Amino acid sequence: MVDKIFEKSIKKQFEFDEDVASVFDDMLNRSIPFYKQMQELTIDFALNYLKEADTVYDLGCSTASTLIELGKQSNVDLNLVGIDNSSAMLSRASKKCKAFGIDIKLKNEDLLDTSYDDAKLVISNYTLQFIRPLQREKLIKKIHDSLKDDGIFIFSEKVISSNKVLNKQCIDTYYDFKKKQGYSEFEISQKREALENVLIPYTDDENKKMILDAGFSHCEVLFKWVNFATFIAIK
Ligand SMILES: C[S@@+](CC[C@H](N)C(=O)[O-])C[C@H]1O[C@@H](n2cnc3c(N)ncnc32)[C@H](O)[C@@H]1O
Ligand SMILES: O=C(O)C(=O)C[C@]1(C(=O)O)C=C[C@@H](O)C=C1
Repeated sequence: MVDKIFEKSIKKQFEFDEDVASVFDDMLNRSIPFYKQMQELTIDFALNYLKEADTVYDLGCSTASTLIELGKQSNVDLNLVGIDNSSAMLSRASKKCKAFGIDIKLKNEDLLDTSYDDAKLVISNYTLQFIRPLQREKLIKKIHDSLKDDGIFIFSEKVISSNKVLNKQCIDTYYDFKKKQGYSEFEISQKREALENVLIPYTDDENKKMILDAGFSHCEVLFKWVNFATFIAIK
């Protein structure tokens, strides 16, 4: 279904509710530049590290599209676990897993409360940005501590620049991208307001510092388009 959520006047904060879930795949494809390519890279790099029976967690799995694709492309059997606290997202995820015949354990839990036992790889694309900064640092520490010694964490985030002028140019470029995707100025400004204080982006350096402070030995950017970046961290 086509995302028309912000065509009408909306006063509430952004939520992953039934309305958003019903258009979510279209929303992501039209709101995150190179979303498909970023997902392919996530899977390509994940496959570099995965062996038979490894456990993979996707934190904020939404409709499970990344884990389904990983399951389809893997030559080995994996233990795939998707975690999200939106029932609307998970009910779609469950239907898609059945339709594609991919076995994924879907858990309706808060990322801050759940455990990530036996993790070889953790993925979290465009989700950490929705976790409050203090909780975010704790979550990253938990991910680090749960990963096996040679574990990998791949995550993507909307990012900001610490240079004010460049930051404004990045935001303008992003809004031009959204206009080219068919969103009106009204839809763009309504969504911006709804996301205020809900989506809290860091700079690239802040993301890397958070990762290294949690104990990871290495972190770098795998892919970046203006204000959207994908990182890989090695335990
Ligand atoms: C932008 S979406 C993630 C997109 C998805 N990773 C993908 O690439 O298709 C963020 C997801 O995180 C989930 N989420 C946000 N905060 C959460 C929390 N505290 N616990 C569990 N899930 C959360 C939302 O319900 C939503 O489905
Ligand atoms: O539309 C925006 O402004 C975005 O920031 C895109 C974004 C994201 O980065 O997560 C915001 C909310 C939805 O989850 C989908 C995409």
